[in-house]
Amino acid sequence: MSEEQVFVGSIDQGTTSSRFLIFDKQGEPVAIHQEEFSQIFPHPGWHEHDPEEIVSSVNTCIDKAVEQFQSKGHDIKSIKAVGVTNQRETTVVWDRKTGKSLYNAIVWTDTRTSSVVHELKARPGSDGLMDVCGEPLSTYPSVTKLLWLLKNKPEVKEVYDRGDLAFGTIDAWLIYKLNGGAEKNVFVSDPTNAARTMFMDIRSLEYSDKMRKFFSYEFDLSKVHFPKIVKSSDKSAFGELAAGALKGFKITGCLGDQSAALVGQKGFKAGAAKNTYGTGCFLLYNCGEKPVISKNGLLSTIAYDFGTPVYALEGSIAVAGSGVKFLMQNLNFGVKSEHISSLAEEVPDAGGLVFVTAFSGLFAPYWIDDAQGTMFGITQHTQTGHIARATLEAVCYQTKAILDAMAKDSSQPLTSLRVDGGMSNSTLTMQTQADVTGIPIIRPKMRETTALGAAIAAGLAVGVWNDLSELEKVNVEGETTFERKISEKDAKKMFRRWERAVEMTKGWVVEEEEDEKK
Ligand SMILES: Nc1ncnc2c1ncn2[C@@H]1O[C@H](COP(=O)(O)OP(=O)(O)O)[C@@H](O)[C@H]1O
Ligand SMILES: O=P(O)(O)OC[C@H](O)CO
Repeated sequence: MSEEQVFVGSIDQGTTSSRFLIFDKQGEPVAIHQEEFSQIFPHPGWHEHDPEEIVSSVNTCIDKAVEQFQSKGHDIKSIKAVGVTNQRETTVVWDRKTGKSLYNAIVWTDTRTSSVVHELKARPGSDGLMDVCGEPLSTYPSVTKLLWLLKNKPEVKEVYDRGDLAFGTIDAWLIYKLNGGAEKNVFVSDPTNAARTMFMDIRSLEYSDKMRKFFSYEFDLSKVHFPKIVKSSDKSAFGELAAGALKGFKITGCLGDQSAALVGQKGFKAGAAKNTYGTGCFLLYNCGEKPVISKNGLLSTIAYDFGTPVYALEGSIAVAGSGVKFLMQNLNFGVKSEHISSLAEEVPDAGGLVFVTAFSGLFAPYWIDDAQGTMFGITQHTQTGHIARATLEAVCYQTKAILDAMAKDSSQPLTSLRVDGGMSNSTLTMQTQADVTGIPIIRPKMRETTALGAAIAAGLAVGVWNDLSELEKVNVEGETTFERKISEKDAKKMFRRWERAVEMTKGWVVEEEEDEKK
């Protein structure tokens, strides 16, 4: 008799869209539905999402994908579990009495808190934070977003005053709402997400008193309710879906999206790495069971916790696909992402143009929060193709800078890099990545690796796979490898030009602010 076919569902809540996928045991998606949702940019540097719209987009994805699944003749009873993966750092606050959000979610890319960051950096003790939580102080983690909400939104302050303020990243918010909200009050987060708030001690995987105290200079943060930190794969901690086509189905896995992609690429051995080109771009390097605190501008984070925590070094780039979207939506360069890649292919190179896409300052390994997007080398020769090409190249140069930093921190240069995410569809970008770094770039055929990672976390909890060794045959077919096609000398020249441009972006925002004071 043939083995019963089993499936795992996966919610992938990204920065620009939500998806629900249903995977078979070999890691093949058999049903998928994706919904884009509103990107709200109320002021320069501000970026928000409507938390209720995020939840409804996820619910629609689940219902539509299940419809597809059933129309292919499958029975929903063969879905054994559901996993969740999500954009990290994006911050939601809600009233735990009503279960209603109190303000839009402040997205990870948002830079409204840059002045708070400057103040915090000047406070005694700020230099010891990274050793506890693994991250440098910047606008990127959730903490300053929470402080901003408490200070600037009276409706948030009022709920805080009465002791009912709940704070969470998107995983915590989604799981809470999918479980039915205030009534069930399933309020949890996993270490890969909690690590991104700056409140978690990356060694104990618990909230750190030292961190909470440091940030409690104006508001007593012990009065705010934080989600309980639980393992990334767990049979009961994440509750179950309260409504919709999968009502009563258990959520048994949860991973921040970049950790999920590492799991989906099966980066389980120390030394394995992946780079995900989505809205931003994030390189994670598995460092094994001990954290490595970077001395070269990288983050120390949690790769996954399936019983024993595994750590990663991370290089975070704020702008990747969002640069492509910027060209389409703000500059009318095309209506589809692939048009940008085709436009870039019309020219043989960027024609001397360098675009430092510092829309959120520059993240790893530079951490320049007073930079803004800047183009260098514009001449009468510059065409739209050059701008498109320079936009794609920017993420490749930043990846090269991250790889250099990683080699210093781990004293082991990477010999190849696995890639995924929407922008990895651009063959030109992947070839440029190989050209700039000089290492083979390996792109799998099935690139929904983030969603697959969450499915793996969920499936491991309920015995769809019993251990990591059973995943060997999952998603192995049809890889493409990109090798360097230009000379090392040319690659070095291109990268030096980029580094010169980065140097020149420093201080732009501060100079503007000082100018206003005059
Ligand atoms: N062929 C392509 N060339 C360049 N960029 C692309 C291509 N296809 C998708 N993208 C970009 O990838 C991003 C979406 O990737 P995705 O992994 O879905 O991101 P997220 O999870 O952050 O929402 C978008 O910004 C889109 O513009
Ligand atoms: O939406 P992505 O895929 O760019 O990922 C967002 C990250 O989790 C932010 O840290």
